[in-house]
Amino acid sequence: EFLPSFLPRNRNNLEEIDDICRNVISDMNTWGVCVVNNFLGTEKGISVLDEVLNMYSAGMFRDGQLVSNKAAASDLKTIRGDQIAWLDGKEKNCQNIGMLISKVDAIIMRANKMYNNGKMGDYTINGRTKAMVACYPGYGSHYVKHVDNPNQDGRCITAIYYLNRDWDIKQNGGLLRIFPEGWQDQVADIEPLFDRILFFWSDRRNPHEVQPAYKTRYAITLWYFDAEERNEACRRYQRDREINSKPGNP
Ligand SMILES: Cc1cc(NC(=O)CCC(=O)O)nc(C)c1Br
Ligand SMILES: [Fe+3]
Repeated sequence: EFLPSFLPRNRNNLEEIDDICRNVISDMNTWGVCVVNNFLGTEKGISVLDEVLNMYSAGMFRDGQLVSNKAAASDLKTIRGDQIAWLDGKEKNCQNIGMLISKVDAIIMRANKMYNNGKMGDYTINGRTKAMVACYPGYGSHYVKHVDNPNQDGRCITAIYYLNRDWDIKQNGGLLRIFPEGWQDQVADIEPLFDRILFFWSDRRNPHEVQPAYKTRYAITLWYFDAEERNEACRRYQRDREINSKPGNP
């Protein structure tokens, strides 16, 4: 069930997947970050963007975290940060988003197999979250510096697919800045360009922030689980629930 329902049939697609896998494996193991451009090709990329735009105009997004706009802190106006929608990609009118998800699954699963007989980094990937479709409304909304998985919740790889056509970083902002551990004071500045996909280790190795965006900014994020870390996180969660539900505990 986890593996994509349809793997690309013809050979050259598989070659393409193998080729992308080699890049992902080497970059992830060298830098902990990997960027692949032209991931789907323009036509398929646009079909995914159209589905996201339709979802947005259908009001399917919920407000994400509240961020205070430092510039406007005087009037304490808190502006919306990202607005998000969770999808498994099998919903109606989402088949192209589903195709994107299947392609990312194929790459991660294949990379998992190709590298070190079934381990990417030190991970055995056996599942993922739903896809989080995020929209930054673009009046200076940003995302504060954070780590996706600071406390071993099981997520090991973050995959972010960007949908923003004709994005001009100088005018539109919205730069993703990663501060990779071990890069000394070097940073990875990633422009949220159309049909670009980004992979990075989800843990403390990659604190990151989204700088204020001044044009609507869309991205689709998937988080992949490491089997062991995820099982342990679920056990810990279950234990905490039991402890907290015992009589005498408020
Ligand atoms: C809801 C949520 C969003 C994000 N998004 C980003 O870090 C932005 C990446 C980008 O759009 O370039 N991260 C976490 C840990 C949570 Br939770
Ligand atoms: Fe994040």
